[in-house]
Order: sequence, then structure tokens, then C-alpha cells
Amino acid sequence: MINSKIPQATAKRLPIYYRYLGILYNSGKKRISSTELAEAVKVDSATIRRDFSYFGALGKRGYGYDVKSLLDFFKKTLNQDKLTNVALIGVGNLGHALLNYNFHGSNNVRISAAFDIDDRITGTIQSGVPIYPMNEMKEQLVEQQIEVVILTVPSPVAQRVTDELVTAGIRGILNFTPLRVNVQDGVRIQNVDLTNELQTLIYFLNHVDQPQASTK
Ligand SMILES: NC(=O)c1ccc[n+]([C@@H]2O[C@H](COP(=O)([O-])OP(=O)(O)OC[C@H]3O[C@@H](n4cnc5c(N)ncnc54)[C@H](O)[C@@H]3O)[C@@H](O)[C@H]2O)c1
Repeated sequence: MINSKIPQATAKRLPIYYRYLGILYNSGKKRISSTELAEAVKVDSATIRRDFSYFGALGKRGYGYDVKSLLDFFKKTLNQDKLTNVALIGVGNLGHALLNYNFHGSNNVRISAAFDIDDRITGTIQSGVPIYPMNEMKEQLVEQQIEVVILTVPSPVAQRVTDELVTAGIRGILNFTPLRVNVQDGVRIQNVDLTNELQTLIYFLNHVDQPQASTK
């Protein structure tokens, strides 16, 4: 279980380590040094050692890391040893794309239910996932034991829908809307904003990674 004192930046790197360890394991590799791991995941080895130190002794000095035990450890820590059903709220342009993708790369996370107010799509099945009307949301979330949702509704309704989700017992929201929604303690929000990411990239290109002026 991830300790709540673990920094957000460390928690965000865990899936990267987990994914790469899976690739290594499938290719037959048994052991890896922190330097090799650092080169592969593009995270410096001091950061990797610090990240791993939050979980106690995961490797041995001079030996490196045992790939299988590290993989098993992260699998458990990231809850990848069991299937997690998530719900999608708002099946518009972005919602359809996410339904279509449905985390094909992961065996352990899937969208099992989606919700919308548009009666042209409620009652249908899209990409293998049933779309329910919002008035069935609470009942379905409880029945399917869903605690995590992906929020892709228009921003003007995002707070109202979030309040409904929290009342229905949701504990985690992956928020794609531009609104920074408010929730009570105990509910975790992870914001995803492609515009921000793109603006940050463009900022770095223009201010930090400026190519040297040509001397010709
Ligand atoms: N984070 C990102 O990078 C990113 C990228 C694109 C879009 N977005 C955001 O994602 C959201 C969805 O964008 P889109 O282009 O798919 O919009 P869209 O209008 O195509 O889809 C919104 C869907 O939500 C449904 N909806 C409206 N009110 C609802 C309610 N109260 N309850 C449930 N469903 C409701 C609509 O019927 C529609 O199907 C917007 O907030 C948009 O700003 C974020």
C-alpha cells in the first residue's frame, strides 16, 4: 500500500518503473542495476534510489535489483494484482476516444460503465461499454463497486457532477475538465490538461532549450 507521506512526484513515477520492469521481465532479464534502470526510464539513479527508499530496502548494494521481486512489489503497490473497474462520466468527443482506448495496455484497469445525460446515447453500448443515464449513476457505481471515475463533462457542470459523484461514494476523480473542482477531504483529484502540457513544452522550447544563434 502506498504510504500517504510519499511525494506526489514519486507516486507518479511508480507506473513508469512498473511498466519498464514488466518489459524487462518479459525479455528474460533477472537483475538490473540502478544505473541501467535510470538510463532506461530516463530518471537519474539518485532519484530512483530515493523513490525506492520510501518502500524500504528493495535492492542490495553491489547486486542491484531483482527484476521479478521488484515487479511483484510494484504490482501489489499499484493495485495491479487485481482488476479495477472505473466509470466514465460524459461520453462526448473525449469520452468516446477514452472508451475506444479503454486502457488496452493494462490488464488491470478498465472502464466498465459510462454515464451521460444525452438520451441519444444512453441505453446503448459503445466500444463494449454500457452507457447509463445519470439518474442510474449512484445505483450502478455502488453495484459495480466503482470508486474511481474519469470526468469528461463540459466544465460548467463539472462541480455539480463532482458533488453527485462524491455523494455516491467516489474516492478518486481523473478530471479532464479545465475546472479545478472542490471536494471534501478523503477524495483525491488528479487533473489532466493537455493544453497546460503543450504550453509548458512550448515555454521550455522558447525560454530554456533555445538553440544557440547561428554564427554563420
Ligand atoms: N484535459 C484535456 O486535455 C482536455 C482535452 C479536450 C477536452 N477537455 C475537456 O473535456 C470535457 C469534454 O470535452 P468534449 O470535447 O468531449 O465535450 P463534448 O461536449 O463532446 O462532451 C461532453 C459530454 O458530456 C455530457 N454531459 C453534459 N452534461 C452532463 C451531465 N450533467 N452529466 C453527465 N454528462 C453530461 C454531454 O451530453 C456530452 O456527451 C470538457 O470539459 C473539455 O473542456 C479536456
